[in-house]
Amino acid sequence: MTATPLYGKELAAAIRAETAERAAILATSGRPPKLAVVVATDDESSAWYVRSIAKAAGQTGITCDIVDLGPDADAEAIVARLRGLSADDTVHGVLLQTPLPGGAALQDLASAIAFGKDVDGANPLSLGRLAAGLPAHPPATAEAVVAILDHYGIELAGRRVAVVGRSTVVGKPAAHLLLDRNATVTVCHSRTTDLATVTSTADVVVAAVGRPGLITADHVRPGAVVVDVGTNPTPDGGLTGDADAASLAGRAGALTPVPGGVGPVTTALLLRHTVAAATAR
Ligand SMILES: Nc1nc(=O)c2c([nH]1)NC[C@@H]1CN(c3ccc(C(=O)N[C@@H](CCC(=O)O)C(=O)O)cc3)C=[N+]21
Repeated sequence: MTATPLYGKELAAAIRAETAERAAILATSGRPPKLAVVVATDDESSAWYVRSIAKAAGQTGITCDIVDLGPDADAEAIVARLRGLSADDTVHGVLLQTPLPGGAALQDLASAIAFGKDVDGANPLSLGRLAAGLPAHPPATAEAVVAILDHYGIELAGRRVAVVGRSTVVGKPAAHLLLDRNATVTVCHSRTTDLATVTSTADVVVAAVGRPGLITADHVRPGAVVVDVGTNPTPDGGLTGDADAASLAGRAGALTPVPGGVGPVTTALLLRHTVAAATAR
């Protein structure tokens, strides 16, 4: 078996094109959409995302303000800035990049992002509403997992999905979105005993841990679909996923590549959320 690559570029381009049309309409009516990205880290993975957002925003007619507070910013300063952006009428979306300084968790600070501007679903209110089946912006990365599976016509209802990773930005919200699609969802994490036994029962494995090459042929049943959410920087300045693509090639049925898989879709969905937030205002 040769795993089919599930590319995200085509889907991302379609989302950006639709988003650009809506952004142009907003701009004509004097409300050009604006996204503020708050950065308080020198993490390479975050830098990839910020570059990706800035580039895609430029292609889509969305203004993107990068608010870099530096890796030594304290929690009070970050919260104050989030409140300021939440109160700024010219800003429609606010994203706080992880990781955060001093080991702060995203959910500790993200309550300071106004719910209506929470385009990456970081405010605990957004995650709670998502879990309760109420309208909220899901984290773009979690939504991208489902969007890329839909794009390739991969059925979710009634199928077994193993989500590896339980972060607030990806694992938990992805589990809720997959449940909403009637998948049978198992969430695995660092304390899961015998990970491979659990993931081998799944039709779809979502890898969202942040450990390069963690998921190998030993972790999946023949023909399984692997969605690789990992964005791990490599020493040569590139990006690699949580899946061992070479190992999986002869066993998985399909695999999202890194780069070129979930990443571009994530960025496009974040911009779609920003335009939706600007429209709703
Ligand atoms: N609050 C928060 N939410 C996040 O979603 C979040 C975060 N913090 N911190 C950092 C990580 C990292 N991350 C990436 C998303 C897309 C690409 C991406 O678009 N990658 C392209 C490569 C870059 C390009 O080609 O332009 C690709 O995979 O093809 C990379 C990294 C989101 N993260």
